[in-house]
Amino acid sequence: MPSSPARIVVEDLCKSYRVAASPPGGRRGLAGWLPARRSWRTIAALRGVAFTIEPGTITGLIGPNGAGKSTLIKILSGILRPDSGRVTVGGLVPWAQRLRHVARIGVVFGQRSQLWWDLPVDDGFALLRDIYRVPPALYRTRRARLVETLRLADFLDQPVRQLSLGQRMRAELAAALLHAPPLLILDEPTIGLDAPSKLAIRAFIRDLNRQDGTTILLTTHDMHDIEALAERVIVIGHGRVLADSPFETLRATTLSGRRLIATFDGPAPAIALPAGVSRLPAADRVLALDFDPARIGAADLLRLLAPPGTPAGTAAPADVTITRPSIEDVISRFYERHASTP
Ligand SMILES: Nc1ncnc2c1ncn2[C@@H]1O[C@H](COP(=O)(O)OP(=O)(O)OP(=O)(O)O)[C@@H](O)[C@H]1O
Repeated sequence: MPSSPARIVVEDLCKSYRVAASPPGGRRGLAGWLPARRSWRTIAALRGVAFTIEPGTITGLIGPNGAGKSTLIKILSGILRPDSGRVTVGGLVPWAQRLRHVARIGVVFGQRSQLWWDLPVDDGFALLRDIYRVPPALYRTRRARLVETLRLADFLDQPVRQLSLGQRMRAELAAALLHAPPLLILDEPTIGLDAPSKLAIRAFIRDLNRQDGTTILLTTHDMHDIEALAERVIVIGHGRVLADSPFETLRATTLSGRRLIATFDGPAPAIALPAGVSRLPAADRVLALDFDPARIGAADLLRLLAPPGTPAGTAAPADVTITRPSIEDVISRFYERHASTP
């Protein structure tokens, strides 16, 4: 049975780089006259990575700097060949069946342009139409829709080098989607963008997934991208898959606590702390508590602060907020926990 064009299967994937190592004491031997024998060392960028991505999903690929994400993206895009392991995208092996593969994927690298720097945006689109052999009718409707949804009309005739970063990213997304690929791979698509531009790009990606069923694989260091888009996160660290689950599962196993901040009109009361609750330093009128919701519910904790019958305006808190750790806190804690994983 033919595989769906956007189904990604990765098994036991390994990739190392061989890099020159400087000899101790500098680059030259024998009193500095003869070149020293070059020595090499190996960097294991991917060490047995495995996962499957189903069509129509949005998956976030995250991990600290140097974890191996770009290496993985390059292999999935067909740019790089692994040392061992198996990868198929829609049944094709990206690096071995590259021409057929690239016709079915769109790739956007936030730090690199696939458009021609000196050409007007629309001329770049026309070149991509010819490269991908997009049928004229499909190109016309596709281009018109992308120009509208990504708001490109005002700068279609401007050379790419004159565009602002936000305009360029919108043009890059359109360029990657002109041939209507079922899979879109995004490498840091919101890097360097201002807040409204980030929101617009996220909304576009979400609509593309919902309306066209486009499968999306996204790497990012911006955890708001993950929060807004990814139903599943794959965390890479030291070239391995450290976690592969919905973000909420990662939260529950990493940093499940809640924080309660109660502000009083007078000095905060001294309460006996039940199990699962710890008090944080705070101003006189503020009671700041970290609590484990698996051990004590928020409602029970609130009852402790203002037992039934407490007259308003006396010991009852004037204001209460309960927050969860931010997604950045959760991910930072997860990275810390795995920082020394070999
Ligand atoms: N062309 C290369 N030659 C040698 N080593 C490389 C090369 N590309 C990547 N590496 C090394 O492989 C490891 C993984 O790098 P990679 O760029 O895949 O990580 P990353 O997760 O994308 O990092 P970042 O978030 O910083 O972009 C790193 O140790 C990096 O130094």
